[in-house]
Amino acid sequence: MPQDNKRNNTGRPAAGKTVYNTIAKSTRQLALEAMVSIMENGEYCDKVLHSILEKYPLEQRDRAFLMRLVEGTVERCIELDYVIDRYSKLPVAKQKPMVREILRLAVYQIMYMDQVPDSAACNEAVKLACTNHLIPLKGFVNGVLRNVVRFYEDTPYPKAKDEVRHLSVWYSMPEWIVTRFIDQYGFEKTEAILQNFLQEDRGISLRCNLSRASKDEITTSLQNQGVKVESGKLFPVSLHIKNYGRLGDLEAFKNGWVQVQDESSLIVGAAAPVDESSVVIDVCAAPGGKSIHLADKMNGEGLIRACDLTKDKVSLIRQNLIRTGFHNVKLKKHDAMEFLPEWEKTADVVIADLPCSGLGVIGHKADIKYKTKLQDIKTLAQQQKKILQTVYRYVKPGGILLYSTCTIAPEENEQQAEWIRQNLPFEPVSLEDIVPAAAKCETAGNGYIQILPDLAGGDGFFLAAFRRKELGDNGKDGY
Ligand SMILES: C[S@@+](CC[C@H](N)C(=O)[O-])C[C@H]1O[C@@H](n2cnc3c(N)ncnc32)[C@H](O)[C@@H]1O
Repeated sequence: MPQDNKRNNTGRPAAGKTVYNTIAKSTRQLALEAMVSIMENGEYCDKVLHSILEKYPLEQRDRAFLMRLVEGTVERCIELDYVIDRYSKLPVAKQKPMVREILRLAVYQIMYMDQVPDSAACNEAVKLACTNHLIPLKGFVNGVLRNVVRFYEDTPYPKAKDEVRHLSVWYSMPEWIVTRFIDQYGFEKTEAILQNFLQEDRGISLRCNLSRASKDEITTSLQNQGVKVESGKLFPVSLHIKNYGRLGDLEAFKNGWVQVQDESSLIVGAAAPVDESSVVIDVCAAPGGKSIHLADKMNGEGLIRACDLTKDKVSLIRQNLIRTGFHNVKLKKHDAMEFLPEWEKTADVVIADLPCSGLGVIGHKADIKYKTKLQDIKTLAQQQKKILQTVYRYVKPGGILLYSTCTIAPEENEQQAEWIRQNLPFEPVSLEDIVPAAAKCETAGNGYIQILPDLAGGDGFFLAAFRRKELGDNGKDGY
């Protein structure tokens, strides 16, 4: 836990060689537009950045600056607002949206980007105010930022005895989420989870398609392109990469040897008892991580039916299939809530990796913490039940249902597993044999596991595994 109540340099990234005070103003303008879209209009951070980068082919250095600035500002927004509020007469909540976003971006640069001189952060913010028709407010922007520069290192943070507020500001996490985590896991574990979400330079995880190339071949190819590669902590088939520039430029990616997939979620593929003759139905499959994991495990044989709700989502899976070259996956645009009679009792394995509140992936997608509301958890749990009530019928008697989410909310996880056990014709299947040593836990024997984000530095993930009971003598489900 932090030893004092003010932000000091310890949480900051190490100073690099590049000095960013010469970054073109347009890059900061793009950052401002991105922040307005994300924080004011509720758009998704990854989509906004993706579309900006498609539209403006920035040089590698500007691209890295833009990504770091926007993602960092979103990630630390609660703390930044707390600091701004201390040095502004007008609270953040009452500022004009554009001014608020200019200040957030500038304060992030002052507090977290050692490569940006404070004077550059202030001057560029004032210029942004001028170019965005806020000339009368340039004095206000300048005044707040000069105060922040002068005093922020002495800012008193909420005291540790006010646990929720303290962790909320220190780790920029909405109070309702902090409260839930403390109730579930206690103060220390909560702090470890929150710390993990704010890891600097976390890179990404790739899963090797071992039917396409060996792990050694893949590692060598990545290293030859200057990528920093580390083996996974839970599953050896996972690689963590950093310093990779643009993913699409990597030979291993272009060749289809790897798939972007967080390490914790590999547990679904590990738990699926498939072979080259299996039939799998993946009811919520986009962008295809788990389907392609199984396609690889099945050596491109057997049949995987992969569905998702919209054309765009199905096309994401298709793009990944074209790149990886698997022909054993059939795609379908389909709403998982609608029953398809022709699929009844046809699958050896049904994967129900369902839409969820996403509280486990905040480390990769920081905007989730602002978008998700407490009420959403209830609504999502209801939707998950509806989907489960439909798709369980696709599992053959004796076949496997894998229910998973990337959240850490008991209503969507443990309670949902218990609901399946009590209401559907399934019995839990022990996960003890497939849970990696680092993730061993008591619940694995009862067929479910909650992986927390601090375990291996990846996402939070939940899996529950069930076997469908054999039909009774009357041919009906033996509840
Ligand atoms: C957690 S993501 C799935 C990730 C995917 N299994 C993977 O490994 O790449 C949930 C997916 O469910 C889809 N979805 C949401 N509601 C759905 C529905 N009613 N029917 C089918 N898909 C749905 C979303 O579009 C989203 O792609």
